[in-house]
Amino acid sequence: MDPQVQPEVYDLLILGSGAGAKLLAWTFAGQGQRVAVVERKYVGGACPNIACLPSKNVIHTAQIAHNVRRSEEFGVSIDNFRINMPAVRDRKRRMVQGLVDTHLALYKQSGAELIMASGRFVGPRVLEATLADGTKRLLTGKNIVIGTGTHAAIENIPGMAAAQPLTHVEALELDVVPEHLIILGAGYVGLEFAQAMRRFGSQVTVVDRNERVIHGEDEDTTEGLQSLLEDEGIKLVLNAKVKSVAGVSGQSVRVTLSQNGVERTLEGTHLLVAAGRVPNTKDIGLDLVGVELTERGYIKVNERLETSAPGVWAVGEVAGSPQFTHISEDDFRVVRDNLLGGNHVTTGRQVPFCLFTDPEFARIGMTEKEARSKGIAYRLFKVPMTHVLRARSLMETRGFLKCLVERDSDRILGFAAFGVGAGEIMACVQIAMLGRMPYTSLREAILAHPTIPEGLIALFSSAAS
Ligand SMILES: Cc1cc2nc3c(=O)[nH]c(=O)nc-3n(C[C@H](O)[C@H](O)[C@H](O)COP(=O)(O)OP(=O)(O)OC[C@H]3O[C@@H](n4cnc5c(N)ncnc54)[C@H](O)[C@@H]3O)c2cc1C
Ligand SMILES: NC(=O)c1ccc[n+]([C@@H]2O[C@H](COP(=O)([O-])OP(=O)(O)OC[C@H]3O[C@@H](n4cnc5c(N)ncnc54)[C@H](O)[C@@H]3O)[C@@H](O)[C@H]2O)c1
Repeated sequence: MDPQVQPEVYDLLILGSGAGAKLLAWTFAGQGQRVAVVERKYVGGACPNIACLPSKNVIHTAQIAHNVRRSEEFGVSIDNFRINMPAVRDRKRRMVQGLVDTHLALYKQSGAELIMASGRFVGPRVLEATLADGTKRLLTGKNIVIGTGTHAAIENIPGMAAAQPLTHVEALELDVVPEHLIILGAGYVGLEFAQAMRRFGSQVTVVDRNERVIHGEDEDTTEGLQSLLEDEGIKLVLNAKVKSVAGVSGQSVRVTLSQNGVERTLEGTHLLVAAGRVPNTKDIGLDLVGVELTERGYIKVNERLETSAPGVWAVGEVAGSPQFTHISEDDFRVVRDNLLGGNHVTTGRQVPFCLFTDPEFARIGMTEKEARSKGIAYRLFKVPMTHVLRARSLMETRGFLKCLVERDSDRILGFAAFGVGAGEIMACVQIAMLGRMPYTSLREAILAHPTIPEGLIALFSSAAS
């Protein structure tokens, strides 16, 4: 660092422009503070560019393809159709561009400065931003927020790096339907892509080291998801340890694994790695700022999202927060309130989520597994989706609704839905939980007929076990 060059001073300096970070920028700049955000590539972070929103765009198109394939079932005759992947990709790109434009307008409107540059700390509280043309700027902030996110983990398996596997970033840019896509990881990314790509016409094989897909969930959920995927012709290779990879993704790949002690080789044309995330904390000079990391390389924060360096905060996935956009957005509220002198903590907050398979799986609060492991006594309400008249009217009756209610009170402990509209119906229960309403108030509510949330009346009128 050249001692002659004085860093430009901001009230708030932010590294990374993800969900929580950009909300902080717009909020404080809107209040007249001098704010800068340093972002190396994606205006608005991962969600609008390479993660949630583009993946849901492509998943929706795949659902249309699925419905076209099922057209006879609806009494609609379509003789021939083909998938035009460049057009699928263009539609997604148009959506992304629209979102980027909205973000740029919000930067302009709020007065926050967006610096498109790669950032790294070069001294205590001093950030060096390297622009695309090589120009460097030194910046400092009275408060600093780090929101650099994560990237896809690519394990050091022999042949893996040489195979140049796709991650979600490249998979969202495909202009061909892979003939046979092998997916490593049966978590959120793996399952959403597996179904979408199958619906575009790929053969799909999903490999996971666990015995079940999204293995943290209750067995009825994982069983339901597994049969959904298998019914659509997706092959699941579970309890598998990948030994080596050969070939190049996009041409041909061979994945050698051992499953239940037996070695086997899968052959495909493309390989997608969806095996978890790695925090973006390497080589950005965090040691120079005094920001400590956890054993897994995430930024160590307290429940106020303060790092070990005074005046330096962290938000989103890099801070080890649950890996969802709405949680990164809640991290914004926590840091905003604390910067304004409050005491807002992350402890005990709700973490709802929705897996965007079709049908969806959504959950808020406790699973049965968790209640049992904590020795919490509960009553279980559970009905198949056939009890939901809206689902009957659509003839989309796969799945179930279930709710855990505290045994000695009417308090809702957790709710899970696997079925059409699962994400929307979960939000209804979540709001009841926020308002500390007993489950009986949902049972007795007048809910419009026939809507998916009306199914809550059927759920809570059923006999609990
Ligand atoms: C395929 C996929 C689908 C998903 N779908 C959903 C979903 O449906 N719903 C949901 O809630 N969540 C979903 N997620 C998770 C969600 O995308 C993330 O939780 C969310 O984007 C996290 O945001 P963040 O604030 O941690 O940072 P990010 O959005 O990751 O932003 C970090 C930013 O920092 C930048 N950056 C990093 N290092 C530097 C540096 N040195 N200099 C400058 N800039 C830097 C990066 O370029 C990036 O733009 C999905 C994730 C994936 C991968
Ligand atoms: N709808 C949503 O909200 C949504 C969608 C996509 C992603 N996300 C978020 O992004 C995060 C990351 O998603 P992800 O799918 O990459 O991770 P994940 O943690 O959900 O799943 C990774 C899976 O890969 C498996 N795996 C890891 N290494 C392996 C190996 N060597 N061999 C075989 N299996 C292996 C793991 O056992 C796990 O099942 C999720 O946890 C989620 O929070 C959310």
